[in-house]
Amino acid sequence: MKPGLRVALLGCGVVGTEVVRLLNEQAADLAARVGTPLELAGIAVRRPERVREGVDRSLLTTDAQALVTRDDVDIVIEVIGGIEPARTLMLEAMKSGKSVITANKALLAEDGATLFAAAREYGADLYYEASVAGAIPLLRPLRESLVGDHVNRVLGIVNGTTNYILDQMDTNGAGFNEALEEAQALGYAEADPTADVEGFDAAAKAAILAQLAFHTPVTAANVHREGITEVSAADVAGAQGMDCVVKLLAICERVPSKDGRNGRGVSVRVYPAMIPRSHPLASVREAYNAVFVEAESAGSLMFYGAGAGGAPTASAVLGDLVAVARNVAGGTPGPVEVTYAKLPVLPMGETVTRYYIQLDVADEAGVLATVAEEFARHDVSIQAVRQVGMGEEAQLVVVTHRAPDAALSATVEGLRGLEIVREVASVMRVEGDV
Ligand SMILES: NC(=O)C1=CN([C@@H]2O[C@H](COP(=O)(O)OP(=O)(O)OC[C@H]3O[C@@H](n4cnc5c(N)ncnc54)[C@H](OP(=O)(O)O)[C@@H]3O)[C@@H](O)[C@H]2O)C=CC1
Ligand SMILES: N[C@@H](CC=O)C(=O)O
Repeated sequence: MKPGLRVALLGCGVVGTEVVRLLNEQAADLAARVGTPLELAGIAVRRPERVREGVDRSLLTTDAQALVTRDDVDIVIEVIGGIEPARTLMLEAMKSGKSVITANKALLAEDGATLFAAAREYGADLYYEASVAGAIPLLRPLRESLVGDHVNRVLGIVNGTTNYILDQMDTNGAGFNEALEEAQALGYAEADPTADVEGFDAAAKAAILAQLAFHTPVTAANVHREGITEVSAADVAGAQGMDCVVKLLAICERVPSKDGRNGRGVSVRVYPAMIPRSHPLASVREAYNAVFVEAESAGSLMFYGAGAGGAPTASAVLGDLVAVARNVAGGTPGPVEVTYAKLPVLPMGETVTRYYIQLDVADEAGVLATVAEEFARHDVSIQAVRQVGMGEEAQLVVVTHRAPDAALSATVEGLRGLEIVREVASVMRVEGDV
């Protein structure tokens, strides 16, 4: 067997601790799979005094900068998270000839271009399977298995924390804050859970998926983002009344045009939406993730599994580690992302969606006609309408056909201005056959 490869670990929290455990427990198997042993050279943390089960304290350091440039380090794993110092450390590592593995979707979605450029310049590997959908092998299939196909759509649940919260609200009637605390205790949430509940984490993952699927540059800033903090118990009950469930969806799609297969551009968005209970994504419970990929020749593919948590994420990190270690041992760096297609990312207003709208209305003759007129004024066609309750309790529930999002949101604004509408009680986008 060849002399071993030395690995520096940046961060030893929820994910990092599990990476250490797997490296120790599976040392013999990993050595056999790579063809050379993998050895931990050092672990950078902020607070070395913290108790970390199964971690050799003598490996801990607070000098991450020195660790990534050490001559005896071959590969760097970054699981600190956030933009800085993670970006500087990864760039330094690649500059000094190390290949890098990261789970950092926030950084990849904000400034992946700088990292990929450095990987190209210094001939380093940059792998990041763990950054999207935890344990689920999703990025490698997109990058390698489907690279000969033409992907038109990627749609799914890519944030475990918000799926856990929405699932608890739907099945147990749990409160938002209570469910979020549970998700945090289970190690699913980001260090700042705002990233989860406001949709930033899912938006970063959507940007990474869109970039790989469509070979076009997409950053987090291009993604239309809505989180779940506004999803109320009434919204969840409204969905239940429609035999639906609310999920935070990430949707990346080519927007068709009459000429050219690439379409007019791409639409990349994250928002809570109602989906019918019969939809396969409706049965994705707790912190699980699931993603559909629709490709021209392959058809529809579904990827499902644990989307968050230390061990599932560490599994994806270790998969990358074996791939990178094989490349390092063999002297051949793997492919670095190329975004040759410069497709525009279209504004949300041009994206075609459907709305569910629940209105508290005056229970009197002519209400339905006035409401319908407002939809017609914006060229939005109604698929179904029904009245729930009577008198003071009267509500109209409207589900639209597909229309540009700008027309749908203008309709909602128009409805808010109608005298016979006491309140627009709930507005949610709809995906699937409702
Ligand atoms: N948790 C999950 O389910 C998943 C997480 N990820 C991603 O993995 C990464 C890590 O997440 P997670 O393990 O949950 O995060 P944690 O907050 O649990 O761990 C972060 C680690 O980084 C260390 N750290 C923070 N700042 C510095 C610094 N300046 N220098 C050195 N070390 C530092 C911390 O040290 P100390 O312990 O001393 O505070 C800690 O060990 C993030 O990018 C996250 O988005 C991806 C998929 C799933
Ligand atoms: N906070 C993230 C962790 C994994 O990416 C999530 O909840 O999905």
